[in-house]
Amino acid sequence: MLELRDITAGYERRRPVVEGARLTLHPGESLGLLGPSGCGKSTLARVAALLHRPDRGTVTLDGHTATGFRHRAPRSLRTAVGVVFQQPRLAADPRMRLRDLVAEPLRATGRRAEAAGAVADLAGRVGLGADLLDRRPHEVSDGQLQRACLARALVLRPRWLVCDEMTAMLDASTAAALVGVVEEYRADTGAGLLAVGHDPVLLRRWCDRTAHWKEIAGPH
Ligand SMILES: Nc1ncnc2c1ncn2[C@@H]1O[C@H](COP(=O)(O)OP(=O)(O)OP(=O)(O)O)[C@@H](O)[C@H]1O
Repeated sequence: MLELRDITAGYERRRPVVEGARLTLHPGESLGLLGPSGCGKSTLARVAALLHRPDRGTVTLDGHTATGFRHRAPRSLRTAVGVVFQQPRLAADPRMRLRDLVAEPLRATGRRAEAAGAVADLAGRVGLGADLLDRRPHEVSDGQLQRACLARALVLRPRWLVCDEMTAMLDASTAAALVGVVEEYRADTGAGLLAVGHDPVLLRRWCDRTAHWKEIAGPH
């Protein structure tokens, strides 16, 4: 289970952007979280991925409550969640070739030896040709870079995926391809998904259920 309980979070102590948010995902379940721009969806997604420390509340992953966030999160919890953000250029080191970008979580967890095989497999899944893997972010399109970022999110085979507006910057066919890759991965592994966005048509088609921000956060 992925459980967020009474999460209050923000960037200044007295001005939280998320107040009292709570949601529960069962193993393998997918939830589409809808809400207007600026309501706090990305902030909550980052809390769920253990990338932002909440001011109050708890995040529990498969029975383990997070005691630290960002670099203080235990590795076993951090690696249980794969994250894809809206803007791949902000999420990718501009100096890295795409093959190194995809393999980076393996290197960071001491599994460098698996990199070549894993990158080749994932490149095939996300539709990145070998020539693209040798390029750096400024030499590829947003859609190609997002494919690499999705491959990076999958490389440690996480039990949970957080996709924060993953397809917002992409054309319809690339968006459909990336959703297809996520769904194939989930079918293979049973991973659960939190997909954040503001397109109800996409999220209703993609996810088992959708929730609106008003249902999970704010005054109850
Ligand atoms: N790093 C930051 N520092 C200060 N304020 C921030 C920061 N990131 C976001 N905010 C503010 O927090 C609020 C919620 O932002 P957030 O990105 O979580 O919303 P969102 O629902 O994901 O929006 P969108 O759909 O436009 O991406 C906004 O008012 C935003 O300006």
